[in-house]
Amino acid sequence: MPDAAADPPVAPVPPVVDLDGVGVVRSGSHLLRDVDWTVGDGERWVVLGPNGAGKTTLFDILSARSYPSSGRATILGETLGEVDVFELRPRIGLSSASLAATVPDRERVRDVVLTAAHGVVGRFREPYEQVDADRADALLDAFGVSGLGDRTFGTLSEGERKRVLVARAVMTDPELLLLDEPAAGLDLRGREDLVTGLAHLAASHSAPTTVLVTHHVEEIPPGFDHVLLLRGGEVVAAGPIELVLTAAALSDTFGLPLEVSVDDGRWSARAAR
Ligand SMILES: Nc1ncnc2c1ncn2[C@@H]1O[C@H](COP(=O)(O)OP(=O)(O)OP(=O)(O)O)[C@@H](O)[C@H]1O
Repeated sequence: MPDAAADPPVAPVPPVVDLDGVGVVRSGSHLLRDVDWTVGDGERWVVLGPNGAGKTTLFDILSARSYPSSGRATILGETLGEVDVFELRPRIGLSSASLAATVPDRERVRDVVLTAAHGVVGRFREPYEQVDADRADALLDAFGVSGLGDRTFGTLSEGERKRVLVARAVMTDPELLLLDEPAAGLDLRGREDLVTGLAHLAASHSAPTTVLVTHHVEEIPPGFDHVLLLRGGEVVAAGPIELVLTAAALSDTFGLPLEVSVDDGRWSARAAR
């Protein structure tokens, strides 16, 4: 018999991302076709797929920067096409190559991170609290680029820029964190610093729901718990990483026979012998 004094039942938390039959057509080509996908609150997803699979197209939908041609995309409870995207976007932390291209070369690195608090790129005369500056420095440290805060963005290497942009994406405590190939262009140390930073983030209580796009299973940080495999604009498989990231599914996704292994939360893949 239920305890009358027990807490009332907790309402289910709505999904952070809910795609229902999403298709994207550009110039007559199907970039995405009939994508059904749900990302639950607090989940950390990896999107894996070969060149041209549709990952960037999917990210443009997730970040409310483009609309589906068909189907329904609901992000943080708001359905694209029915919401003012300028109100939705500040709730999403984004790191991508296209964002990197909008940062002025003369911008101070600390300000690249700080300006996320105002949803802008390029510092003008916004007032900032010391606590924000301290958080920006702590995030630069967490992603292995401490000491670069006073440099200008244009003087950084590509790998350093990537890590600064991840720190920026995390700065606002977003409800949804989107990382598009954050380790591309990083050397081995840079990759490992980033993977470690993201693994720590994934392990923290305040970790946002996260979607990370990559070509390489070696870049999956420990603590990422779900994977979506994409090929030719269609979902090959999606679900808990230990069930979905099999040699058969990855081989199917990349179109070659692969062996997959996992050791202490780190994944690797190679051509089957
Ligand atoms: N405007 C467009 N018109 C026609 N085809 C397009 C258009 N934009 C992108 N495409 C094609 O759609 C496919 C998916 O592109 P997308 O950039 O989403 O792939 P991706 O998985 O991010 O690839 P990569 O790993 O190489 O970055 C590619 O074949 C691309 O050439």
